[in-house]
Amino acid sequence: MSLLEVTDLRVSFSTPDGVVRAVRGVSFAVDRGRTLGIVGESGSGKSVSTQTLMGLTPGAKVSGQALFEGADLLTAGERRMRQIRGAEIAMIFQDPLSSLHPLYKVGRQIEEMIRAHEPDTGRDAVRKRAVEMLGTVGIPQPAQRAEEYPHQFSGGMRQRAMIAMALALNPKLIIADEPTTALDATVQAQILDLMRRLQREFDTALIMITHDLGVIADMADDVLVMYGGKAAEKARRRPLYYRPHHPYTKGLLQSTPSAAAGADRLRPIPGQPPSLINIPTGCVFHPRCEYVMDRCVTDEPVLDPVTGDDDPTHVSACWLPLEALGLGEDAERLRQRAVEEGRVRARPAAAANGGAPESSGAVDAIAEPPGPDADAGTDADTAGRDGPPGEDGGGTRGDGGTA
Ligand SMILES: Nc1ncnc2c1ncn2[C@@H]1O[C@H](COP(=O)(O)OP(=O)(O)OP(=O)(O)O)[C@@H](O)[C@H]1O
Repeated sequence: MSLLEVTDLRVSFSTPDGVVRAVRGVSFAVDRGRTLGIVGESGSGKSVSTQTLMGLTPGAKVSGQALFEGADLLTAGERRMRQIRGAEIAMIFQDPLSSLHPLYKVGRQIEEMIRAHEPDTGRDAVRKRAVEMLGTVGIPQPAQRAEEYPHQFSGGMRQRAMIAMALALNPKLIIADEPTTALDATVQAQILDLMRRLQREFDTALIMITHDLGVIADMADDVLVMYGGKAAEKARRRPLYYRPHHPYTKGLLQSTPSAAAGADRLRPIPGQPPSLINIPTGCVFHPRCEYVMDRCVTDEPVLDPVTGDDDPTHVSACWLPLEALGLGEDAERLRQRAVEEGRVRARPAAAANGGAPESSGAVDAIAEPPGPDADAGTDADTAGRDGPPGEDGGGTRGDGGTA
């Protein structure tokens, strides 16, 4: 059993504007010593997924299961969660200033953290460990710097201090939420190096949340691509970067300067992420997808294993042929053929309906606003599937995936 196994996690918030369905049935697992990258644009549900595991989304409606060493985090009491937070699962955030108290010396904050979980450890031993941790994360003259306040640290140093705090209790899992986004490129690379080194040294499992595929290109073992509160694609790192299936993954790669593929011609994904109150029907990505076919507008694809990849974990939620992998010409031909068929086939019915997506480029698709009828009753979670709901490859593709 994996260290953490999350199954069918759903999280929603009631707001004056309606119900925000931030996470809509996401499953993932992390093993000891491994790194899971969770990637997606802003608002795709990455942070809410992990914050919910830590009991940090008060007021949210939550369902699913999140087994950490076999016990469900989602039903654990506040007392147990307090033990888990920091000691067993630690978090590192984008902005260390939101986690470091401005009025306490950095060393003392690490000491407090240790003391809260190990009240029997002596004062001197705790202090020594805090200073050691600052040294381990590359803070020069750690004994001296431990006596300074967070504002006396540079951004990179503060992030190092956060990492020291996260590692102080030798947690089994670290969740790092955009830990390097606020840093300049050189410092970002140093911090990522540090995290990689420490993870190996401490054999910690790591969940790395980022909007930038470049950030996890060198460190993720597995990658979960999220879009609109759901998993679009999951795979080991190499297949995901070199043989992506989902057009959203492909789009992320082509818009990421430092990612492995598509570095020669950067192409941002047109359009905006969807509203999580009025969610588009069918595939949630269809309004922005350059390959949108008629069924994408009505039927929601579930995660299916792709074809012809040696990664058995590689799954994608897209109606394009499951063998259309990667950015090469052959795959592109397969996709184009499927799109041609997928659009042509529906034309007579569409015409009878008073007109439907005749022209089919991404621009047309983007211009189509998610209709209000896309909400609750027709939630893609439940509507129009060929197979049973649930995300892990449970569904069947009615037509062999060529529509
Ligand atoms: N407490 C809340 N109440 C209402 N909506 C919320 C709340 N917290 C998050 N959301 C919404 O849930 C959706 C998912 O947010 P989340 O922070 O998980 O996205 P993300 O992928 O991590 O992006 P970002 O990097 O911008 O944080 C967003 O639409 C966000 O506005």
